[in-house]
Amino acid sequence: MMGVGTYGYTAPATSKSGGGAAGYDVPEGVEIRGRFDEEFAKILTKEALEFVVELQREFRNRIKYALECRKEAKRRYNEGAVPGFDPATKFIRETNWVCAPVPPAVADRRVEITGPVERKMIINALNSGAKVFMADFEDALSPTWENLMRGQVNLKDAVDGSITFHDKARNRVYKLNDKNTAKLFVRPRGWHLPEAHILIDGEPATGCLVDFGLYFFHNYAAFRQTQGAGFGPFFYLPKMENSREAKIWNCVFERAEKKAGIERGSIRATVLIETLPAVFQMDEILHELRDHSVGLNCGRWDYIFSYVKTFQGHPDRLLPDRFLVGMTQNFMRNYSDLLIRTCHRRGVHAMGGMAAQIPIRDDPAANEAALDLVRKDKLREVKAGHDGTWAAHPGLIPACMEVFTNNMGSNTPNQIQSMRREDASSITEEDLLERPRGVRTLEGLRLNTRVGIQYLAAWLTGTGSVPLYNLMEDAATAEISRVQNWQWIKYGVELDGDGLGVRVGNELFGRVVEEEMQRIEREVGKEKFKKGMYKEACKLFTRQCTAQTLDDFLTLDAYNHIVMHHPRGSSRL
Ligand SMILES: CC(=O)SCCNC(=O)CCNC(=O)[C@H](O)C(C)(C)COP(=O)(O)OP(=O)(O)OC[C@H]1O[C@@H](n2cnc3c(N)ncnc32)[C@H](O)[C@@H]1OP(=O)(O)O
Ligand SMILES: O=CC(=O)O
Ligand SMILES: [Mg+2]
Repeated sequence: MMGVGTYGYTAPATSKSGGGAAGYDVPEGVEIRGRFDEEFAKILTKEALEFVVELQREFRNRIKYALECRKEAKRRYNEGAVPGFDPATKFIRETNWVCAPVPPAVADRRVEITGPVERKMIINALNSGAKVFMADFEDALSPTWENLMRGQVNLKDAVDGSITFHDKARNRVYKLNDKNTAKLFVRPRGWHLPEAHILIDGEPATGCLVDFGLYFFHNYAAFRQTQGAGFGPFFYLPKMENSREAKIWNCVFERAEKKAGIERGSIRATVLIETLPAVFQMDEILHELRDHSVGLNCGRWDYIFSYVKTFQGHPDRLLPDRFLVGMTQNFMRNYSDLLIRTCHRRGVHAMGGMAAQIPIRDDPAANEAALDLVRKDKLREVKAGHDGTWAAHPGLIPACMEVFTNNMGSNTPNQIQSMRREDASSITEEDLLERPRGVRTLEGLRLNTRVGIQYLAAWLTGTGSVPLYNLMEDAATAEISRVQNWQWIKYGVELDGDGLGVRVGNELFGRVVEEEMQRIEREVGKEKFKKGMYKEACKLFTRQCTAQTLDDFLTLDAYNHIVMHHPRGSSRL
């Protein structure tokens, strides 16, 4: 196994890459270290790779610089600074300008389903009755070579309409409905994630440029004809911290449009505001992307994660138990209100986020209670002025649709003009940084540990979103568990919410890990426990929770464990 960032590799003279005689036909400077597969080769064509290489060579230095700037901002926050509005860009916030008009194909986005780029789920999602399907290379996907490449194959088949899936066990064939399928948005990985199976000039490619480049190259033409009514393709952009990162995406889009010979402004993207620094940059992000924007989205789970990460050096800003940090906390409500105001002022959608509840099949009362929580969350969103929301599961779509349609009206596709939220213009830096309220408990520490380890065990075996204790868990929610544990251990927090009054330290955490591992083994069964990656997950999770310095991302270290280089022998799996 080779660690990320440890490559000292020189590209071979041969243009075949990927192991064996039947390697991929690659442009100069490229080596594919992922498994060769005939299907993958239809995605990894020389022309498609040339496009990815073009993007990588043109933008790699700017990406490196943007990531350096993140480090510099972290250093300042760790020394006691807090994020705030940038005085240098006041004119962008205070002048009147609007983004390009919303493409008619995506004017109505009242319910969007999300899910990994898995074949059956793509078909189910497109058929689900949702207006949009966000196909995910990010929070919901474990970025193994197989998942990424199959994901690209699946999306290509979905865009050209030929996608089918045969569930042999149930003898059921899945195919797309003839009409009213959801509009496809694709979410590439964040800027920080490398793609270690594709080396360009001896360095791992940037993960999101691979996801974007391959998808765009193969699908832009068909997409614009069948889905976008002349626009598209459409994207969701995750985890940005500053408008300079949005500017890079804008340049990537312009480059892609030029290459494809399509009109500037064809590609459209919704940016997730899911880091704390980004909430102070919403106008600036929209301004950079003003010809390519279709709004912003409240990525609430990563936002909570980012609150802890940003304030890792601030012991006066510790989070209460994870389940107490919801959208009704003041800092979360202010963030969503300001996002709505900002988007509507600039003429684009203000999308809501994901309620974590999913249907509970075997318990009707618990299922109704979960649905009720989802309805309440969606009601809050639509009344605040959001133009649409996310659903994690097809079973939630009718409830979400009903709430949005009843409160927004069926004749209006969105609330961009009708819910201006001028009142939110008075939201201040302090309002956005207000300390979350609530208690901390030993049960909170236990739950974080149990969930974090199980999620990571799934991720290491190729599954990026899982149901745990009747909630959807993905990379963003697992991050909250990890950083909250880290924060509590680092600052020796007193867990007083359950009257126990114990202090969190390495010793207590060690005991909790041991007991929770036993509980996980009881819950999943000895056989699955033995076959799974629970022990490896436990080791990784424990190391990260007890590290002296907080790791930036759970998935960066974990990624080293899913890299599978070919020919074999260089991976831990
Ligand atoms: C913080 C964020 O970034 S949120 C966005 C990222 N996260 C996500 O996208 C999570 C998406 N949701 C999921 O992955 C899944 O719903 C899970 C893992 C939470 C639960 O999945 P499961 O346990 O398989 O659900 P369940 O067994 O109830 O599924 C029933 C059916 O619905 C389908 N289904 C479930 N979720 C989805 C989905 N999001 N999209 C499409 N189909 C879905 C299943 O494939 C299954 O289909 P079938 O009956 O044809 O076999
Ligand atoms: O991506 C969404 C989030 O909540 O995080
Ligand atoms: Mg997220």
